[in-house]
Amino acid sequence: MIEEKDLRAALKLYFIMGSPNCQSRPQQVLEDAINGGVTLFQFREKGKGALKGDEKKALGEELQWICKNHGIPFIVNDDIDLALELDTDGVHIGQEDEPLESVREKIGNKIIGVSAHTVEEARQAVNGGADYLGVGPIFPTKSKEDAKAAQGTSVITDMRKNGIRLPIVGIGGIGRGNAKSVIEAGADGISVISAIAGAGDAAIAAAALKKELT
Ligand SMILES: Cc1ncc(COP(=O)(O)OP(=O)(O)O)c(N)n1
Ligand SMILES: Cc1nc(C(=O)O)sc1CCOP(=O)(O)O
Ligand SMILES: [Mg+2]
Repeated sequence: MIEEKDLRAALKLYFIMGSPNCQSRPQQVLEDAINGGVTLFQFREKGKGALKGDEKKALGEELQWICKNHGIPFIVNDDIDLALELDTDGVHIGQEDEPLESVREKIGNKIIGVSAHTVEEARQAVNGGADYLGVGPIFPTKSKEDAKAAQGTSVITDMRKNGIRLPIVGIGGIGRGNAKSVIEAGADGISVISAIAGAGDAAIAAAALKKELT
């Protein structure tokens, strides 16, 4: 169980990746990103060339170990069984994934993040007991094959205006130059794949984003 204020702080610079996103060893990319200042990590092993089965589990275990060593919470994307096997800090699910109520029954008081694209989806996630919302895509992204159209930061402003108080992290096309606008719209943090995993040096990229957010 994580306190809401600690979760808001952890969402500040949320790094998401899996092996298909990395140009070098994912373990090294994660170490570097943490050294650069990321505050939360999601293992999202998805897309072309993604590992499956035992290989996916083994990489997840290694990345979880790195997070534990640095005191960074470890979230698994989509795969509730893996989250249970590894006893992770939480999971992230989208509108097309296993329903929130059933995930909550399975994982108890671990963190559950839910993707929300509209005020109505955000309300449903709040009522269903989500711990945070992933809202996007804010800007155009190349990192998710089935991403919806970019919505701009107004989707976050709208949620806040309509009384959504749950922690929110913006996602999609966020990087240097636009990160601050996501926070100014009312998000607690930003989540990124390519701005860190696709950078030549993940530590420098993470540190630059962190600086932009302060
Ligand atoms: C923080 C965060 N927000 C949104 C998503 C997207 O989840 P989803 O819509 O289920 O899509 P996939 O990531 O599963 O392709 C996320 N992963 N993290
Ligand atoms: C995983 C994911 N979910 C999205 C959503 O809109 O729900 S956009 C996205 C990809 C984010 O990658 P990048 O930071 O490289 O744009
Ligand atoms: Mg999903």
